[in-house]
Amino acid sequence: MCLEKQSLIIDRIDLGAVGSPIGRGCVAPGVERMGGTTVSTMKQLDNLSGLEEGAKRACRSNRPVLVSRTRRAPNLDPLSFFASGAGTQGARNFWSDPGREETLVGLGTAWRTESGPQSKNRYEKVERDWAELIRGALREPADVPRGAGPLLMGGFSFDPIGEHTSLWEGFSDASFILPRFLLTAVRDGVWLTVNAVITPEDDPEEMSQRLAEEEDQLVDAAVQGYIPETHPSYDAVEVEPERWRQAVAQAAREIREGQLEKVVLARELRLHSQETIRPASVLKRLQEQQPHSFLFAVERGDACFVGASPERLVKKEKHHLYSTCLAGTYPRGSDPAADQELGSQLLRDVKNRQEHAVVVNMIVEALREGCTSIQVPEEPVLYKVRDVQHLFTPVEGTAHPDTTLLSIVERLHPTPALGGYPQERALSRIREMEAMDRGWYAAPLGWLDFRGDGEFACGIRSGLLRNKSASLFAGCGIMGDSDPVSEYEETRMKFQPMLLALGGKKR
Ligand SMILES: C=C(O[C@H]1C=CC=C(C(=O)O)[C@@H]1O)C(=O)O
Ligand SMILES: [Mg+2]
Repeated sequence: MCLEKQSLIIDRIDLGAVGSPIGRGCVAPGVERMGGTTVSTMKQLDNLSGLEEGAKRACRSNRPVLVSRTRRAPNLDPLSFFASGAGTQGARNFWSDPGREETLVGLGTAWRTESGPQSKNRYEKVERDWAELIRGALREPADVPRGAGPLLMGGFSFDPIGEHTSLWEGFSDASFILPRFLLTAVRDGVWLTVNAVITPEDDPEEMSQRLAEEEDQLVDAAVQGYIPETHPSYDAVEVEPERWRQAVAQAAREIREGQLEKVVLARELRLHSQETIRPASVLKRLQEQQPHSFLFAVERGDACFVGASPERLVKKEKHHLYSTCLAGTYPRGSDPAADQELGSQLLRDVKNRQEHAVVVNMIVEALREGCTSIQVPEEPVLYKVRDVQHLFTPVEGTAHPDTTLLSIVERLHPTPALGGYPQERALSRIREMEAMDRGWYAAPLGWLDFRGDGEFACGIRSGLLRNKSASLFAGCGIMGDSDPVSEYEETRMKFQPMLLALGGKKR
């Protein structure tokens, strides 16, 4: 037993802990000791020495230690890398922002944190678990671009209180993965991060060999650049469209009576295909067809939640916060003149302006609490995506030093663009009136890094793929003067991005 072990055991007894800390990875007596254990930057350049150092630290502290190493990987294309991970036990994550400034692809699981239904403190739990793992982590090099290095990818369900059905099996109310392999494509180039969490029981040599083999396989497959191209044909079923229109009429009545100001009602379209639907093939089409949207895929087991959302919830970069108010929708025109005319009508449309204003007021209020200053333009502008145009107001703020990204996500979610206003009243009406389980639809999903920076989008224009089935979701903001037929038409337009990306024909 090494000396380090003995002193640790005494600490553990003092703390009242139980269990044996001895494992295969523990260093023998006399092996070099690191003075303090707070060194956060690794000097060693190769995987093995990092893991060995991690194993020593794990033994000394008797807790898991994260070892993370990032290097350039110039030949790798994000989508091919995603496709190459099809066999990584259902744990792929894809993220790209509309400017394509940061594209992140996570494959496999080095570590994860989850929380179950009814969890009131799910944001705090993720942050606490992550802070605990990051404390004492070994990272190399010290300085990596934004979006590289150790970070979590995942998200939250829309409503931990609402009914949970088997449709969303595998997607808990908070689910974040520290990817085993993370590809980061930024302006500055492409980077590959390898993450491992080593415990006192692990053998660093064995682990290093396993990681190297897995990496070789993924990189070889990605370099071949194969992305599955599928063109399934689908049977499509709209889930209770008439009931949905009636719910819209009822909600509008309640709003006119003053019971609430706004509620977002969504509906589901179920597709069944004869072929397995491949997430990589859907993402490829979204990438081609939706250049102005966030692209995301969150795979959990045999299901994958995929979409092209135009709506940022919040981005944090050091102390800068960026959020967007996106609500109010019109179709695109068939030629530039018609498109411009529709855009000016949208900017003047009273119902849509009010629908938008409710969102701006709430987001500004929510950000104010965590910020020292806020900037918000007086008037919305248009945000055009392939199938629709929206009213758009960007909001920026300077965060208080103690404002964390997930505390802002918690304050904002759900904004009145996804839930309604007042928030609690709208949520309880959604639970009662919608004939579906929203799962992760319209919920925050994104990434959070070791510095506390990251970005979250709202999971709209999206669908849940599982083998040969897909459930697509679309909703719209109901106001007192909402017309059920026009709102229904609006949801039809909002299904378009996913329908097109699925690339199928209706049978
Ligand atoms: C809830 C959705 O869209 C929201 C975002 C932009 C515009 C919206 C609207 O005009 O109703 C919705 O609030 C959806 O696409 O499922
Ligand atoms: Mg609308």
